[in-house]
Amino acid sequence: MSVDQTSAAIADKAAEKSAGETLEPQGARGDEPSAAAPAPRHFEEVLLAVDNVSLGFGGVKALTDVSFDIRKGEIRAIIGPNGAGKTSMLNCINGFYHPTEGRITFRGETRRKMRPYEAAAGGIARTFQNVALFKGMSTLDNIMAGRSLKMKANLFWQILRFGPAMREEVAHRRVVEDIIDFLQIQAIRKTPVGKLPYGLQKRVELGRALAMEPDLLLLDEPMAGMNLEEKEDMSRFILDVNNHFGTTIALIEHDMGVVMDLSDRVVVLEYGRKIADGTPDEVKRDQKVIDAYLGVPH
Ligand SMILES: Nc1ncnc2c1ncn2[C@@H]1O[C@H](COP(=O)(O)OP(=O)(O)OP(=O)(O)O)[C@@H](O)[C@H]1O
Repeated sequence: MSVDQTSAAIADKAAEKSAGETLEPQGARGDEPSAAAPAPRHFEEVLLAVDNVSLGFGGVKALTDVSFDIRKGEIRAIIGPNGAGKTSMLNCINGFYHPTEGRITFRGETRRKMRPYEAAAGGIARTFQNVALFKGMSTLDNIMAGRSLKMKANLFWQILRFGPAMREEVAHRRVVEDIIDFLQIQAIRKTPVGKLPYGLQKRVELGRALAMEPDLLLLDEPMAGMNLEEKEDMSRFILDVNNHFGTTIALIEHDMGVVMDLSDRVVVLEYGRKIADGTPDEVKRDQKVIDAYLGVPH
């Protein structure tokens, strides 16, 4: 089977999960066709290191001895078939789960039991597989909620919306309005997010994560349930966030076209174990990856 055929097989298999829509690689990085794809980018500084991480739930081993790193400035994908342990890995990174064994080091600091709010305060933001927004609140208020960790005025002043809290809120609102402009969602700034189409809800969720001004942005299936146009928009915003803010991004995605097009490096999990790690080109040629997606036992 040729590389193109196997890539197509991988994409087909993965697309079963993502409503049957697969974005073909389109060179989104520079709006160039993939034939003229730009040279791979290289990153040196390790922002986050996962060392020999295992995670068990009773008898189920969600992760076994997984090690990889995420380097400052890159877009890193975590892929694998259903149940491979991708979301568990993201949950370990942002402190939602604590590894049974191994350790995670972020900006040189190793914490065995980091809590999600500590991860958030430390610069790790996250979006979820199923949009997690306040549906009755407007786009503006949802993104503003993402600033709460940055608020310094104490609760007393915040409730009174007076004095330091008032001045602070004005400054935070300016940041939020900039994010709204950046994501081109001015027209829906006052709309309750529950009334928005799914693709726009995902964009608002991205906005809320950006409001935290994260060093590391974790995106759990940012394109899930989107149509082709929405996927193209989201791809562009992910690249823009990475390019303009220099934000390091780790994403889980089932759409292989998107993964191969956006990512600098890809780590592949199967049954909770790492089976490959490299550039998109290296990974899609890896026989273990091809077998995993085709369901070949080994
Ligand atoms: N809270 C939990 N309790 C028990 N088992 C869990 C829990 N979370 C995950 N698992 C199990 O761990 C394994 C890995 O699940 P995980 O959701 O991390 O995989 P995934 O690669 O993200 O899958 P998908 O692509 O379907 O979202 C699965 O066998 C799953 O059933």
